[in-house]
Amino acid sequence: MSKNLPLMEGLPRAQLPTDEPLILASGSPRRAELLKAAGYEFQIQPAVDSAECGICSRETAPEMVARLAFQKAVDVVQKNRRGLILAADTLAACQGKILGKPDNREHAESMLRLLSGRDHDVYTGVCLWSAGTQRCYVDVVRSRLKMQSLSEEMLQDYLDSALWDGKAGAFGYQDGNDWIEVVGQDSESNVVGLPMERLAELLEKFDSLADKVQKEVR
Ligand SMILES: Cc1cn([C@H]2C[C@H](O)[C@@H](COP(=O)(O)OP(=O)(O)OP(=O)(O)O)O2)c(=O)[nH]c1=O
Repeated sequence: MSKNLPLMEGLPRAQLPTDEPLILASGSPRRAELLKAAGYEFQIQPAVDSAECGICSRETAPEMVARLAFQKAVDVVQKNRRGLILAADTLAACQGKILGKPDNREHAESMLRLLSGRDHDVYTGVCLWSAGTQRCYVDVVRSRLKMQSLSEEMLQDYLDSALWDGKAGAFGYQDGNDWIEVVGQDSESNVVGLPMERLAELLEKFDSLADKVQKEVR
């Protein structure tokens, strides 16, 4: 992260529900930084890129992040006999359009032009899966955001910075821009890729929440 924003301070940490090691099934540097800042010990095993695939035009943003988080978890569960697998997927949504990571500068520019001056949502799907017990739970958290109208200069400066690269919606909330803010008490860490408050709740309640998976993945 470019700045040590307050969002990295005071993050909650819960006890793990099993004695399995926590495995972050993500290559996102933001997710690793958030987990580390909260004090979790974990390994990193990103899911293969192909786990993040499949398009269904009727899917809503929350449905899509739930599905993609689940698909990423499946990929990593297959490779581990033991481990509490944590996978996530983050997307932005504005005016009925779902925004993932931009392919290039032009794509980033079109996303930022859509978001400029508009309220929008960021959704993160989280999948927790105990490989040892084959129990799993998927949840989705929404954060509402407001983006100021970007002047042409602000837009080009941000595009020049390349900070949009690899970030859903082509912006990094954590980059310290004053033109974007989270509404009310909505989760900031959720915007950056992992809803730390909800993650702590899910870990605490995992035993009662998680269901035995229908088809075991070994
Ligand atoms: C909206 C927003 C997203 N992001 C990031 C979080 C995620 O890394 C990324 C969304 O892409 P994801 O596909 O959710 O995650 P990823 O490709 O980085 O990693 P993996 O698939 O291995 O789990 O956008 C920010 O860093 N800041 C923001 O403000």
